[in-house]
Amino acid sequence: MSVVATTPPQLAVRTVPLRDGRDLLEHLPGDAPLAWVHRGDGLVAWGEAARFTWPGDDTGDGTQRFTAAARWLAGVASATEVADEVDLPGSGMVAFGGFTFDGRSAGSTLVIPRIVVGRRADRSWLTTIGDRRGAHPGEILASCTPARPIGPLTWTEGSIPAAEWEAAVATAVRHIRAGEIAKVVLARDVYARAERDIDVRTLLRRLTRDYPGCYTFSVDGMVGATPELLIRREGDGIGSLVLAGTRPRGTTPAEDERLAAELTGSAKDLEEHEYAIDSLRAALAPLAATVETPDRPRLLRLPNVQHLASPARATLHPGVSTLDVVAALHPTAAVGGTPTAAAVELIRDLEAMDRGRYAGPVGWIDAQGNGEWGIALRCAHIAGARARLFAGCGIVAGSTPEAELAEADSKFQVMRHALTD
Ligand SMILES: C=C(O[C@H]1C=CC=C(C(=O)O)[C@@H]1O)C(=O)O
Repeated sequence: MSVVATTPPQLAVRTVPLRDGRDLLEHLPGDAPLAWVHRGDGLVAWGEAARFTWPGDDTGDGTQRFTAAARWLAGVASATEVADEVDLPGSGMVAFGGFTFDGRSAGSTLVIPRIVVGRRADRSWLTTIGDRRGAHPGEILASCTPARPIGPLTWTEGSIPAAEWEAAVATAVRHIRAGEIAKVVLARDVYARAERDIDVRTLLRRLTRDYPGCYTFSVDGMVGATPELLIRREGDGIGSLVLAGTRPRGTTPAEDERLAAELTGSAKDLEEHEYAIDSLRAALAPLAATVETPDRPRLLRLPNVQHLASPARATLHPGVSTLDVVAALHPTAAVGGTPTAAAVELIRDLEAMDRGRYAGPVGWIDAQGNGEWGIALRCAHIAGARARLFAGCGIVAGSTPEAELAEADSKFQVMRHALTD
């Protein structure tokens, strides 16, 4: 087993302020666009100056892909010349990344793009990343071809037909009631095929329009709008948004209120949420001087679902790297379960599919370690004309297969709508 890139490339990075009020997504060309956008701010990027890929590993504790990526990135950063006139989180050298849910799976990736356009509050910038000798990419911010509609789609069942997935949920509930495990998150997939290559920019536009409060991402084929922030880091401070516990949105205001009251008062959902908070606190304890979480979760309303949500904050001990924190937090109980190792084993047994980068950390990191990493949820893997959509649900003792199947359907809606003209 080897890491694909060994010798760090020698890069030259230049960041300059940009006077440009356009929507970030308008800059993106159609080929392999990279994006992380939240309420109009964020980073969009394209081209590829360097790449790290991880082949998967079934030995060790499952954190090797993060440590290998961190080592590779540090090597690249130390061989890179930077001229940064902006000096904000996300300026200078940045890498976009997506890690697999399971350390055994191949496909964890970091990509250092050629061109990045960033925005934070009212400041925008342009970063170009070239090699030492060569000129910076010439055709910067050239006008792009317009984003194309997706066209007609054919939908097919994924790895697990609905009835089999319900049976897997019932099996998980039996394990939980037998006291073998407290919570496990079970996911399923569905496929869509278009008549020509899917234009990822069209998906990104629809996702940012419909889910402005979520983190819309596109990294090496994984595209989605996740509500769940694993870590936002600036200096030694980190923030996180823990989600677990879900109801659909009502079709009338009265039904919406009833579902919200049911969620905030549900012992089953509060228990599911508590497991996620406990796993975050336990993971951060060795890495942070302080960890603050609220006493009770608040309600987070998204267009398709409502969640129990807890914003958390922590101050890291000196020397703790961002990818160390990502490695420690993943998999949270929102995508794995409690206890973690037993939950991951049960997921391998019951799901009968490779999650790939679904439910894994996705985001960006700069050379100072600032960055934002979400959990790749409400997303699809796009490959040419094919999309593989994912959705999962936290299973606890009080779960029923029909309700969980309906909940998974409401989570699929995000990408179903984004794919539908
Ligand atoms: C696993 C997913 O959602 C997680 C995040 C929030 C709420 C969840 C829940 O209530 O089950 C899930 O744990 C997914 O969207 O695929």
